[in-house]
Parts: sequence; structure tokens; C-alpha cells
Amino acid sequence: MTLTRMLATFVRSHWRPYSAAALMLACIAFTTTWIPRQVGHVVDGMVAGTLQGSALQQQLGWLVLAGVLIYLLRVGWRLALFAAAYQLGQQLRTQLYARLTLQGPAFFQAKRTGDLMALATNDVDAVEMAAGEALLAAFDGSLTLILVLLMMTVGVDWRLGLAALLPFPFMALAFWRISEQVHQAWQSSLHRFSSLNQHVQEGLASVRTLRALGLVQHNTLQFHQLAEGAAESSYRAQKWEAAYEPAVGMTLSAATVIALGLGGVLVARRELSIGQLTSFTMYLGQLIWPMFAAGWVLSLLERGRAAWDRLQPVLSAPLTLQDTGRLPLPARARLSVEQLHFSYPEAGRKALENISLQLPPGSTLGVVGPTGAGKSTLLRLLLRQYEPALGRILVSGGAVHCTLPELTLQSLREGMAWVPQEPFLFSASIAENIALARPAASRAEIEQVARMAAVHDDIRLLPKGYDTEVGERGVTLSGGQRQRVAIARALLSNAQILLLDDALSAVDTGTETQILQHLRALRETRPECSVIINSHRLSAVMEADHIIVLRDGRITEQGSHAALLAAGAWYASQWRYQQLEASLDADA
Ligand SMILES: Nc1ncnc2c1ncn2[C@@H]1O[C@H](COP(=O)(O)OP(=O)(O)OP(=O)(O)O)[C@@H](O)[C@H]1O
Repeated sequence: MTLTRMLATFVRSHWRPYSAAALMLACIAFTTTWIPRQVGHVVDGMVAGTLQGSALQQQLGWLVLAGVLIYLLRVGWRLALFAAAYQLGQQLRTQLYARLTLQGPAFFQAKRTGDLMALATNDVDAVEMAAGEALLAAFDGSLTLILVLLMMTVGVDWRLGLAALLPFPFMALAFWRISEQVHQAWQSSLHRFSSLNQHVQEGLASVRTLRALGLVQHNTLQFHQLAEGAAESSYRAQKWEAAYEPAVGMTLSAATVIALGLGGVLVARRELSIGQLTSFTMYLGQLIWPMFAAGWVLSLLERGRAAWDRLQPVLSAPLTLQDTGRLPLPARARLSVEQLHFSYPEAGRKALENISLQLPPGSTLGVVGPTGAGKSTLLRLLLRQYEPALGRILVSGGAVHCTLPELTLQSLREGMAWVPQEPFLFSASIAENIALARPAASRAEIEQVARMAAVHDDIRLLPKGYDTEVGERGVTLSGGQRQRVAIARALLSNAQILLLDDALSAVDTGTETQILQHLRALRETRPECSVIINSHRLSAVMEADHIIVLRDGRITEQGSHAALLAAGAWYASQWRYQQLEASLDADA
């Protein structure tokens, strides 16, 4: 969709402020053209001596009144258009944010966070300015006034009008040329501001790493270079705009010189009155404001167009995850994975190959394997963060027997609680962070799940206990504490499938044992609850009903702990190695 079409749609749905603005504009145009004509009559009347005393005062009074009216109309006109423009900006920002939240990880893989942040701020702001002030206010307004005023000059005397129009084609050419350059400059400026945003976002997130690597100065220098580039592009746009204003001045000066020269001849020949010549030059003079405005608009409009060109592909990008399913996740659901194959977009090799497995309700599945084997990828597919290229995931329970995409995303998200290796904590209290899974939960319920996740004692030692603020501004928790808070959050949810994605990697083996005991106890109170545990540490999965070993995206071994030890393959050797390591740690 082009910027113009998008604006037309917006104007149609917000016709009230635009109608008010159009009405005010018509009044401004009428009054603006009436004044010079009236001044001409007054001058002719005074020269001829026919307009004196109270009649003259009355005429001058009307002129003052018209001036005040124009002032008030201009204020009202701008306010009406600004109000509509802000609405458009707000609408676009919300639309963009809502669209982004519907996209899956495959979309974000191709987009940088800083770039998306720039789109939601800088670029939407540029479209808002173009739409509100530029396109509809100043552009329509100034173009209308320019046309009306030019017609009025021709109306006073056609010979004079046509002669004064001579310099205008040069002006139009300059306008055209400048608009192209301004567009390119804004395009580059918006792009460079995005890179700047990305740099700030990454730099602030990694400031400790940068310090540790001694790269802070280098990073600041890179920022300076990016900032310089962005400023240079904006300055280039301003330079071209600066070239426009003198062009307006020169055009109008040339038109006035022609008008006065030819007008003088016509007055001398008595073919034109002094009043008419006064009206004519006033019309020319009045052109200066709308013509300057057209220049400012040009820049805002080109900036808006450049921003829209960047926003449009993101707004219209197809959703990488379709929520077309209609079925709810059945109670006591069984998951069956059948011959699943998957490769990440743009990745050369397969991340998963020919995976088949079962997760009966109430069971625990352990997934182990070397780093990069595909353990997290398997969970991502179960969560429908990505769609498999081949194979399917079936869900059955009660009367429901369907594939994963046939479930509503809402019921899938509610039915599965995922704890990643590096969970995200929001800027809120610990209690609020845990309660995100079930906002109506009582403090006693929050504390109960915190105990199950073996984090209750840690929380109690914090300055304000459960009310301690964490996240960006608050207390920094250790990696293991964050993982346990996230496990507590998952346990509080009513999810029937828990997915622990290396979620115990940062806790010591003693705490791990405690949490696993609590998870086993949970199965007594919630027998339908199934758990998948991804782990490098085999001690985390040894009690699982079934264990699969993934290597290079394939299942190479599977069975119970005892069966896998007896098989004497990768699992058995890994177990011996980890046991030896644990005993050495204990000795130390
Ligand atoms: N978003 C992604 N885009 C492209 N490739 C990816 C992506 N995520 C993972 N991979 C690749 O897919 C393969 C499997 O990764 P995955 O994260 O599932 O392994 P893992 O067994 O969980 O590893 P680890 O134990 O180190 O967490 C790896 O080769 C990895 O590089």
C-alpha cells in the first residue's frame, strides 16, 4: 500500500477533523483572496476621493476583521489537523506493535531489535508528521492557496498575470529536483538512525562484556561514527531544503519586478488602476507563505515517504505463525511426534531428522545429548515457535485427535509451560514475576511454588522478600535464582505439560535433586501433568520414564536409565564421566 492510499483510508475513517479543517481552509482561501481585492478598491477610492470619513473607516474595519478571522482560522485549522495526525501515529504504532507480537521467532531472526525499535519511534513519527502537518495541512492548504492566488493574479489582469507567471516553471523544476535529493537523504538518515539504535541496544545489553574485553572505548568510537553518519544524512536533507527557500524568494522577486515594470506601463496607459496594481502585488506577496510552506512540506513528506517504505514491509509481512486452529488442548493430552524433520530458515543443515517419540499424560521424558544436538529445537517445535518441514506432532485425549496446528495458540500456550535456560524476568517484584502465570494467585500459592522450585529461602533473604523489585532496575538475581523463579512461575500455571529447557543448568546438584523431588511429588497431586526435561546433566533425567539421546539432530539411543546404561553407548560413557566428575568435586 502506498503512503497516499494509507492516508486516504485513514482520512475516510476520521472524516470529522478533516472536514472541519477543509471548511476552515475554504474560509482562509476566501478571506485571503478577498483582502487584496478590497485593499485595491480602498486605494482606488482614496485616490479618486470617493471613499472618505466613516465609509473609509468602515472599509478599514472590515479589513482588520478579516485579518483577525484569518489568524483564528489558521490556529483552528492547524489544531484540527494535528489532533488527527496524532491519532494516526498512535494507530500506526499500536498496529505495528500488535503485528510484531503475533510474529514467530523465524520473523525476528531476520530483523534486528534496534531496527524494530527505530521503526516504532522514528519512522512512525515521520509518517505522523507527513500525514498530519505536511500532506493534509500544509500541502493541501498551501497548494490550494497557491493555485487560488495565481488565479486571482490572472483575474486582475491577464497580461500582467501571465507575465508574472514566467519565472514559475523554473521554480517547479527546482522543486522537483530538490524533492528527489531530499527523499534520498531522508532514506539514508532513517536507515542510519536504525543502525544507531541497534548499536545502543546491543552496547547497553553487553556493557559488562565490553568492559571485560576492554572494548568500551572502541565501542564508543563506533557509536560516534554511526551518530556522525546519521547526522550527516539529516544535514544533507536540510541543505537541500535550504536551497529551496531562496528559490522561492528569487521567483517571487522576479515576478514582482516583471509585474511592477509591465504594471507601471499599463497604469501609465490608463489600462490598469493603481488599486488593481496594488491588489496584484499583494496577491504575489501573499504567495510567499504558502510557497515556503510547500517547501517545509516537501521535506516532511519525503521523510514520511521514506519512513513508510521501511514500515510497510514490516506491517504487511505475513505472519510466520498462523493461529488458524479451533480446538482446545484436551485434558490428559498425549503428544506423539511422528517422523519430524526440521531446518532453521537459512541454515544449511538439518537441526532435527526423523524424530519420533511419545509423551503419554503424566509421564516424564528426558532429552539428553551433546551441545547443538537439537534438544532445544525439539521443544521449540512442540511449542509451535517453528513449524516442522516434514512430519507431524499429534495431540490426542478424550474425543480430540488432531495435529498441533489444529489447536488454538491460546490453549497451546496455556497448556504448556516453558522454562528456557535463560528466562526473562520483567521489571516488577518477584511475587509479580511468579504470578504472571496466574495473576489471581494468592501469596500463599506463590510461596508454595517458590518452595517447590527451591527458591523460597533465597527470596526471603532479599531486602524486601517477595516484594523485591527485579528485572532491569531492580536487584540482580544469579542465573540459578532466575531459573528457579521461572520454574516457580511455570509450576503456578495450570499447564499440563512442563518443558524444562536446560532450566536446571545453573543450579547445583543438591538443589537440582530437591527440585526434581518436588516435581515427582507434583505428579501425585496433578497426575495428568507431563514433564520434558532437556539437560546436559544425566542426573536430571535418570528418573524419567523414558530418555532419548539426540546426536546431530537424530535419536541415537532411547529407553530407561537402566536400559541405556546396559546398552553401553554414548549415554553409558557420559554417565561414567559425569559420575567421576561429581566424585572428584565431592573430594575437593
Ligand atoms: N535460531 C536458529 N537459527 C539457526 N540455527 C539454529 C538456531 N537455533 C539453533 N540453531 C542450530 O540448530 C542446531 C540445534 O540447536 P539446539 O539449540 O536445538 O541444540 P541444543 O542441543 O539445545 O544445544 P545446547 O545443549 O547447546 O543448548 C545447532 O546446530 C544450532 O546451531
